[in-house]
Formats: sequence, C-alpha cells, structure tokens
Amino acid sequence: MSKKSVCIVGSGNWGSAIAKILGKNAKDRSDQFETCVKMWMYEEMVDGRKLTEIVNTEHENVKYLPGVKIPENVVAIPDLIKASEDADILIFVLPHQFVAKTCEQMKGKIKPSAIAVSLIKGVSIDDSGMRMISNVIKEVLGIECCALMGANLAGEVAQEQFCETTIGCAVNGTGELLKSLFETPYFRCSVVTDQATVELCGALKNIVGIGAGIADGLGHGDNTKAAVIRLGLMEMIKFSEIFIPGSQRATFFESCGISDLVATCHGGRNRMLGEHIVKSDKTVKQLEKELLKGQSFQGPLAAREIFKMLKDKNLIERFPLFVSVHYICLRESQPEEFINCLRNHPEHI
Ligand SMILES: NC(=O)C1=CN([C@@H]2O[C@H](COP(=O)(O)OP(=O)(O)OC[C@H]3O[C@@H](n4cnc5c(N)ncnc54)[C@H](O)[C@@H]3O)[C@@H](O)[C@H]2O)C=CC1
Ligand SMILES: O=C(CO)COP(=O)(O)O
Repeated sequence: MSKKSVCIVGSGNWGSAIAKILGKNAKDRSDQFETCVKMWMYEEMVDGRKLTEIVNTEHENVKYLPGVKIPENVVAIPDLIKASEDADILIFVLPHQFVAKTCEQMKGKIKPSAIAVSLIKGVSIDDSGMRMISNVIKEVLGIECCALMGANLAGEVAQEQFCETTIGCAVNGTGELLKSLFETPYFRCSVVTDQATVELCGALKNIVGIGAGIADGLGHGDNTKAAVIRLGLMEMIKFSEIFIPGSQRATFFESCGISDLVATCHGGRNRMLGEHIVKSDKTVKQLEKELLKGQSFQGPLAAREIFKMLKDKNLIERFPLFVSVHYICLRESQPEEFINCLRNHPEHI
C-alpha cells in the first residue's frame, strides 16, 4: 500500500490541536503516512508577521493555540490549492460557515481518489433542507467524507489529557485507516457506522452548551445544569428521530453524544457565551470579538439554522430548549425565560 499524504484544511483552536496529534502520528507511522503534514492556514498578520511564517519558524500557533508546540513536520501553507492538491486524506476543521466557500475553491483541483474527514460541528441549512457538513464536502468535491467528533475541548487535547472520540464512517476500511491516523494513548477513537447521528450530535450540543451557560450566568447550580443536559439530550434524540432516518439511540452513548454534551456544558466556549449573555447586554457578535479574539462560537449559528428547520416543519413547540436559546442569542427573549422553558418542558407532561 502506498503512503498516504495528509492535509489539514483549517488551523484554528481545534485545527492546531489536531495538528499536534497528526504530526506525531504521521512521523511515528511512516509506513502508512507521508511524514510531512500540510496545514492550510487562512493567512493573517499577527504583530506584523504572517501567521504561517510564525508557525513554520516557532512551531506554535500563537494566535489560536498559544503555548503548545506543533511538530516540525507540520508545515503551514497559505495557498489552499498548494496545500491540498496532492493529499490522499483531507482533514476539514474550520468554523462551519466557511466550509462551502473553501470547498468551492478546491473543486476540481484535488486528487479524485482523496478521502475527507470532517471535524466540523454544525449543519448546513438551505431551501432544500438540512445537510450534514460531510455531505456539503462530498457534494462539492465529489469524494468520500467521514466525520470525527467527541468530547474534545481543544486545549485539554493539546495538553494530552485523556479523552475519547467517535469516528462516523459507513465505508468499510476507511474508519480503520482514520483510526490509525488519529489514535494516540490519550485520544481513543471508536468507529461507528451511524455517521449522520455523529455529526448531528456535534451541531446540536453547541446549542445546549449555550443553555448551560445561561443557567450558570443566572446563578443556578449543578442540579439545574443536569436538567439542561437531560432535556437538551432529549431534544437532540427527538430531532434525530425526526430528521435522520435510521438514527440509532446507541450513538448518543458514544463520545460524540452524551460525553461531548457534558464537556461542552462544563468547559466549552458556547457555555461561556451563555454566561456572558446573562451578565452583559452585548450582542453575540460583540461577545465573540471580545471573548474569543478570532475564534468562533458555533452555537448561535446552529441555533438559528435549527430554528429555521423547526419553523418550516411546524415543530417549534416540541423543541422549547433549542428555540429559547435561539431567541436569547438574538436578545429577543430575556435569559430568565430559559428557566421557565425548563420548568414547562414537554418532557414533564
Ligand atoms: N475548539 C475546540 O475545542 C473544538 C472545535 N471543534 C469544531 O471544529 C471546528 C473548527 O473550530 P476551531 O478550530 O476551534 O476554529 P476557531 O474557532 O479557532 O476559528 C478560527 C479559525 O477560523 C479561520 N477563519 C477565519 N476566517 C476565515 C475564512 N473566511 N475562511 C476560512 N477560515 C477562516 C481562522 O483563520 C482560524 O483558523 C468548529 O466546527 C468547532 O465546532 C470541535 C472540537 C473541539
Ligand atoms: O466541541 C467542543 C468540545 O468537544 C468545543 O466546544 P465549544 O465550541 O463550545 O468550545
């Protein structure tokens, strides 16, 4: 079998943490993978220097993952086509709003035999309905695309603290190939075939994470947070039953399901957003700029997209938690209303 070359499409907080894993594994498993891992970087200036130049000389993404060394065999490249044209495995790890445009630029310029894996937590909604991000990648590029999601807060993964993740992949053999690319003693990968549910969990848990932050901001404790997690999980399951034919309940017990939900509701950026929505009167956009300094909250966009789906299908009453988070993010509803939403949730009737 010829060696596979790897390109990471994206280089933010999670992209940089995963670059640390992939760089080491590509080097250690040189019978399977090319040692050089290319990383496409959306170029920007940091203190008067190009970020790609900083990464390639100091081997650290000083803007998105400061304090963590990235292996020297990971090379940051500002030109998307140069980074991706020779790759056998494309790892997509961008905020979900940038995926379609990025893929359009790559269309027709990558290896037709390449495979992709999406680490992106979000969905794409348009007039034709909902598509998983892997489907957007698949349709634009015409290649196979799997998904990898789990309870994987980037900073903790970069510190090599133990965690699990889920690879969603229905194609025989590809899941095992991806497992051997990603797995480390501190990053354990399980492969499941129910890929759509894996991806949907990744998108929906960000909405629930904002709800957990709202409860925190209002001064509520662990019992309330547990209720947010349970009711959020029930809405996630119900949503998947309605919108994903064949979705399996067991997938919610993988890392991509309950574990990611718990991690996000305790330590995620979306949880932090919810808390600050309560404690200030700033917009989500202002809070993103101030709190994340270039990183991105994926929850508010997911809440807007899911709200649109629910409205189109006349299902708003059945998903009060998702809907309440959406209105609070828009500042069209007071954060205190979130607790009423929990109190009156249809799960209690
Ligand atoms: N950060 C985390 O702990 C985790 C994040 N994820 C998911 O991974 C995905 C990527 O997240 P992060 O790496 O954290 O990104 P991030 O939140 O750090 O976003 C910043 C990235 O977006 C890039 N960017 C800005 N404008 C762009 C444009 N116009 N086109 C293309 N790229 C642009 C920036 O260069 C930077 O690389 C998201 O879907 C997120 O939900 C998944 C697991 C963990
Ligand atoms: O997906 C994540 C952890 O698995 C990160 O969540 P946040 O985007 O809320 O930080």
